[in-house]
Amino acid sequence: MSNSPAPEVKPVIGIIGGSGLYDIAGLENKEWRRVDTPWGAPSDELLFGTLDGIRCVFLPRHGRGHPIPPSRLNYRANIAAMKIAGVTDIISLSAVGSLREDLPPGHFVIVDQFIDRSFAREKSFFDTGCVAHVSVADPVCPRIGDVAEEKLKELDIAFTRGGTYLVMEGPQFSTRAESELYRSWGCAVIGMTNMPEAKLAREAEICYATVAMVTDYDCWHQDHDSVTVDAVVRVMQQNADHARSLVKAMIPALGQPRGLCPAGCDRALEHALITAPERREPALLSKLEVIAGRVLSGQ
Ligand SMILES: CSC[C@H]1O[C@H](OP(=O)(O)O)[C@H](O)[C@@H]1O
Ligand SMILES: Nc1ncnc2[nH]cnc12
Repeated sequence: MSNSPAPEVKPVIGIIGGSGLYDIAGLENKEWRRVDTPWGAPSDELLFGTLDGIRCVFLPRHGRGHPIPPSRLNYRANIAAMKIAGVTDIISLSAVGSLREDLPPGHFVIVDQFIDRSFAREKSFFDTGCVAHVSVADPVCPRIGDVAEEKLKELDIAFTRGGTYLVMEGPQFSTRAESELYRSWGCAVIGMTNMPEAKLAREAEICYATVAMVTDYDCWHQDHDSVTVDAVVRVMQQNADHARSLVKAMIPALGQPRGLCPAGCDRALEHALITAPERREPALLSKLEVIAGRVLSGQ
């Protein structure tokens, strides 16, 4: 066993804000800056700043003013931009519909699993010329979940730890038959954005966790003839205030210097590359440098 100390990580906290959350509170030295990536432009400029001396980077997932729908988000550019900005830990905030009676509008869920039913999106940084298969058996970082749990308790915000988020393609909401199907699968909440986001964060070796904020009962619910954007946005605005308080509380806890992630999110690529070095495509490798440079160099 080695006696050498664990390498020290000075966390940089990324926050991806979903519907209704286009800024965050309490940041100092704020500056919106454009970050280009080998996969194109992210949804918007990134908001750089500090909170209690901890570096933070915020990205509104759909862009400020919400011009981009779920299927057109450049998920790869969004995660690559976070990686280029030095982000080590992502708090993903999302509006979701509830698939369970005990998760009413206004309730928060610290998601621990996903079922990915999205189909019209680029899902990997890797491609022909450099293939990698990372594990997403446990798709979120429990360390970030622990901090979210602790702070939600302190803030007295109603929440549930654990629950499966069903990712649908959208932009239309579900049919009643789909909603009932997802309930029969045991899913807790439904949304349109967290995949491939979580998969790409794993490929980029960034710790990632989702705090889902219930805005509505999906259409399975007897009191709910149909989901409307108006109703969702109204609750989302109430949720956004809670989300801002939560983020402000989480950053000082998550931002303390630490060792490597005990769950291994930050080493996900270590045994993932399968393409023989002599069959790797130089053009793709140079794009991948920002994501996988840590494991590609030295091979
Ligand atoms: C306005 S409700 C539908 C919209 O909200 C969620 O997005 P996000 O995860 O970015 O908060 C949902 O997935 C849909 O994109
Ligand atoms: N009912 C719902 N279905 C899908 N995405 C949502 N986002 C918020 N509510 C939703």
